[in-house]
Amino acid sequence: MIEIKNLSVKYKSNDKDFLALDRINITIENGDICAVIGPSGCGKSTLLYVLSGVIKDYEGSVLIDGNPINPSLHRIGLVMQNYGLLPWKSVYYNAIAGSKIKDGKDNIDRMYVDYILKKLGLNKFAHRHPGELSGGQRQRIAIARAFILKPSLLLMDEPFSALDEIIREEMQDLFLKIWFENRVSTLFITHSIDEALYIGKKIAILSPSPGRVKEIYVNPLFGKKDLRLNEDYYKFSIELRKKVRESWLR
Ligand SMILES: Nc1ncnc2c1ncn2[C@@H]1O[C@H](COP(=O)(O)OP(=O)(O)OP(=O)(O)O)[C@@H](O)[C@H]1O
Repeated sequence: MIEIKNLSVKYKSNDKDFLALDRINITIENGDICAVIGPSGCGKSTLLYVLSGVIKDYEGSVLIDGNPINPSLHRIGLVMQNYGLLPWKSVYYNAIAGSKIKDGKDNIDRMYVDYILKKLGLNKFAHRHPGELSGGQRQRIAIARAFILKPSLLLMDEPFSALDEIIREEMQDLFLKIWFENRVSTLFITHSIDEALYIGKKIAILSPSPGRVKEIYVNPLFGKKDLRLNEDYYKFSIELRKKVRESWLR
């Protein structure tokens, strides 16, 4: 279980403290997926920096199964907006990079690597370099790398935002397919209400800066098949839009 308890983060700016996050409380049960949605500047990236260990100076606590989060001990998978790939390395190397650092070259589960690459349709490109692939294919490498790490926490920062609509929908479906096989505890940031509703089991709605949790919306549609063809998806999308609008205006 991931527990974010009373998390506050301040930045120092011109010798003054700037409160970026204010007493954030979010719990992610094992095998849950939580979307975080909030207006620009509300502190979403700051939250991700704390969870990934970049920011260490904060108030409150962040626990993984009861222990303070520690990126050198815990396995944390990251899928960033720009994918964070090594352009001079092959697709295969990029996909195993996280696991190689964590476990050492000889301890990589090669069968699992092959399985994930195949599942994501990357096996035929394994020897190419990222620059020789499309945006959607690069995105798949970043997702492959995160799953191959077998993380206890998966963090994603607007993972599908750089893709055009049809590829984005394909990627969201592919991601969910693999996610349901692994059910890794996941927190992801999105600007898209529809994406939050499509992928998130819980949706944490943040206020404008300083970011506070306005509501944790439990998605009644999570895990339903063929959601985009389901009328309820549009009904709940309107409901969630209203909630988000209220939270952002207040
Ligand atoms: N290093 C810093 N020093 C001072 N203030 C900072 C620093 N980094 C971020 N901030 C401020 O903290 C607040 C939160 O920033 P953050 O990048 O976490 O927001 P965000 O919700 O991810 O924004 P966006 O959606 O636009 O990417 C913003 O007001 C930002 O200006």
